[in-house]
Amino acid sequence: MYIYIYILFNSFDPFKFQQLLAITMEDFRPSAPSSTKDSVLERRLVQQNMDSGGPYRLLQCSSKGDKAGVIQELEKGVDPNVADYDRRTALHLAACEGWTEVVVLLLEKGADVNSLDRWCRTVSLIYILLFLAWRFLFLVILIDQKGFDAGNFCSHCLMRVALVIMRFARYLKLKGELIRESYKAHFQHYLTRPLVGVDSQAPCFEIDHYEVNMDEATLIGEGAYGEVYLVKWRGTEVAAKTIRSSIASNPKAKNIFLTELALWQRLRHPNIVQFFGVLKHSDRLIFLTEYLRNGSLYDILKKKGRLDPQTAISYALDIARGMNYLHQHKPHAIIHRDLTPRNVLQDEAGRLKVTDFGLSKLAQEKDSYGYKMTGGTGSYRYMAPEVYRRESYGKSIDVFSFALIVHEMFQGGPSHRGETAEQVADKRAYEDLRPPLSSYIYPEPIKTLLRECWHKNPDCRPTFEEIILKLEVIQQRFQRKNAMKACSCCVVL
Ligand SMILES: Nc1ncnc2c1ncn2[C@@H]1O[C@H](COP(=O)(O)OP(=O)(O)OP(=O)(O)O)[C@@H](O)[C@H]1O
Repeated sequence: MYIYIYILFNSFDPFKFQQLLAITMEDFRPSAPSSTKDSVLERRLVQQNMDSGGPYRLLQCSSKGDKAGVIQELEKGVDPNVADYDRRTALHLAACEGWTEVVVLLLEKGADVNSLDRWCRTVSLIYILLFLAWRFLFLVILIDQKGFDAGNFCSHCLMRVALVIMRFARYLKLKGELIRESYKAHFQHYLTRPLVGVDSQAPCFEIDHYEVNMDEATLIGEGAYGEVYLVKWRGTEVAAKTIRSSIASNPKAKNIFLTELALWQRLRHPNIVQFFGVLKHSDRLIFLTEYLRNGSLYDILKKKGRLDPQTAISYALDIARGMNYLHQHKPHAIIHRDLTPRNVLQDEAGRLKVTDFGLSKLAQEKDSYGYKMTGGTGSYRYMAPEVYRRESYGKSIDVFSFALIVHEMFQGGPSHRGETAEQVADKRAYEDLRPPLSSYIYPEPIKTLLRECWHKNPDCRPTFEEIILKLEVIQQRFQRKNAMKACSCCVVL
């Protein structure tokens, strides 16, 4: 029966059916372990960032249905699975626009039907639905088959088959619209919407500009992306971060920025700086976050110098907890990429919070936009060797940066101050240079932890979950030791 229907289907549209079958079967295949998937995706993103010419052209041609252009790009050796910032591959874009010929071409050239975009969706979502509907009709036929004698069976069966074909034909006919309506509704929504304002899941994302009087704003600091001001919003002091016009005036850069902010606003954790919203109808790009009165960890270390071990461990735990939340974010881990003492702020209660994650995506677009990068302003000092070497990387790059921050807290500032940040990053990447660990300053378990965290092999670095457990044990030991010291003082007294 299956073969019979298969032949009928084939006579209807053999190529499409084969593609459908191939795609649906691919989707029912057990998925690869997420870590592998992550690393593949990350590798693609890195590749994409390294070469902004070819891959982008492939994506562009695919979305426009320019088959000749796609062939040209593929012949140049561009990876058919190259993904854009939202992890959409050429296949996603072509399918989304209903360019069947380009879809088929990409599949032939090895495009991965299982690749997930930023919203965790595959190209073939729609095909799965077709497959299920199709399976259901088979079931109807097989059940009916039992209730009929041999004479009736053939005609009844043929009738059912005809029905299936009719429905399938209708599905195929509607395929373009279906993909447009369902896939595009899911995916294109994120691409074409003006990010500020129309996301129903994010009602707080935009804030009316008249709610914040920028003329009365007090300048707090300045970073790579722009100035930071203290302002009042609904009676509360908040930080207003302004984005340089060189970035804000570039629609693509602005879009990347707003996409990152949209992600940030969904995050809630005691060790993550709270995002409030973007100022609507402002001629500049301004967003509001929680105001942290004590400034950055950089400011604290500059003022206080070396921290006592207990404070340093407690701060390290704060950062690790915030980072663990980001790394365990579902459906995709959030990699900070620019974890530095400047991006760790302290509230009035003394708790540290991580900020500005994801904004470093803009930094990776340096060549396309030509504005000043965080790397140039110091984050080379905290850069993992694999990032500096432009290799594929994963979450453990943040663990590397974390180790250097913890090292600074014990030491009171960065090591190798005589050298430029880039020189230090270069030596770390190619000569395995690491900061010195004097036994006078660093307790033994901290030394061990730091060595693990800045290990040259990213796979040997612990996760933040493991780091938290280790730090908690170290913290308890310190607390017990201090309590015993206090007790012996009492006895002496
Ligand atoms: N939410 C905030 N609350 C209080 N102060 C803040 C806040 N955000 C930033 N600041 C202050 O403003 C300064 C500039 O911040 P910004 O994030 O723009 O740049 P940065 O993180 O110092 O550098 P870069 O952007 O190059 O990483 C910070 O060093 C900090 O002192």
